[in-house]
Amino acid sequence: MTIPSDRVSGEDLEVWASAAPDGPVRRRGPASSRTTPPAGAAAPAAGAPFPRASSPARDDYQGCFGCGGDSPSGLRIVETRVDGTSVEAEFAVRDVHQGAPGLAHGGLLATAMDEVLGSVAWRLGGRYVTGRLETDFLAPVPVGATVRLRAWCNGVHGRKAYVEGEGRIGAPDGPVAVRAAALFVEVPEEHFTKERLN
Ligand SMILES: CCCCC/C=C\C/C=C\C/C=C\C/C=C\CCCC(=O)SCCNC(=O)CCNC(=O)[C@H](O)C(C)(C)COP(=O)(O)OP(=O)(O)OC[C@H]1O[C@@H](n2cnc3c(N)ncnc32)[C@H](O)[C@@H]1OP(=O)(O)O
Repeated sequence: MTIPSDRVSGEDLEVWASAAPDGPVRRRGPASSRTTPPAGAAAPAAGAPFPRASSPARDDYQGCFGCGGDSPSGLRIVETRVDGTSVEAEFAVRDVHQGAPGLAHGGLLATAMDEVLGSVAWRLGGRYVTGRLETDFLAPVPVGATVRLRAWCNGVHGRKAYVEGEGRIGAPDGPVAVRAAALFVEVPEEHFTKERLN
């Protein structure tokens, strides 16, 4: 899996050692060291199941903009495969997700990546929130397209989980439209209640 060479010129290009199933990923972007596991981070065991396969708290909750069914304009992301170390999911880009005419808004694509990367973090067993999300937009995504998402964990260090993923247009081997890396931080249960206004 590589980005075509005409898209990766420049000094900001980095070659990331990655746990991506296809091997190292080339990507560009600032501050990527903040979403790269440090030396000493625990790598997920290859083939070992996620500590948290699922949970009633998540399955019963439909309010999430990314995956819930309650939001009329939500992305309604559906997970299609969880193999123990990675999550695959998909959603259809609808009119309400437009930015430029006929094309998906980039912020919604970033939201989709936050969702599928967040699902990997959730499955690690703790309560994680996104601390940092880096996104590369590589190709426009037309309204009507299905975006095939995939995410995996590169390592865990203390409260911090390093998760990466990509979104492809149309098919699991379709063109890569978006790529993301994130730092998730484990938080106590009170995180989700103490700042609520109602
Ligand atoms: C996730 C939802 C769970 C809900 C449960 C219910 C049902 C389940 C449902 C769904 C679950 C499934 C799927 C998930 C779906 C969607 C996922 C969406 C996820 C989100 O969309 S979630 C919302 C956006 N998210 C926030 O709303 C976070 C706001 N934020 C904070 O709440 C704090 O900011 C926090 C907690 C991040 C840290 O605060 P803190 O005080 O606890 O800890 P501290 O600052 O010490 O950071 C500790 C170590 O992380 C490093 N660190 C922190 N931030 C960094 C950054 N940006 N860059 C580089 N390093 C960073 C520090 O440098 C330090 O590193 P070190 O330990 O090495 O010093």
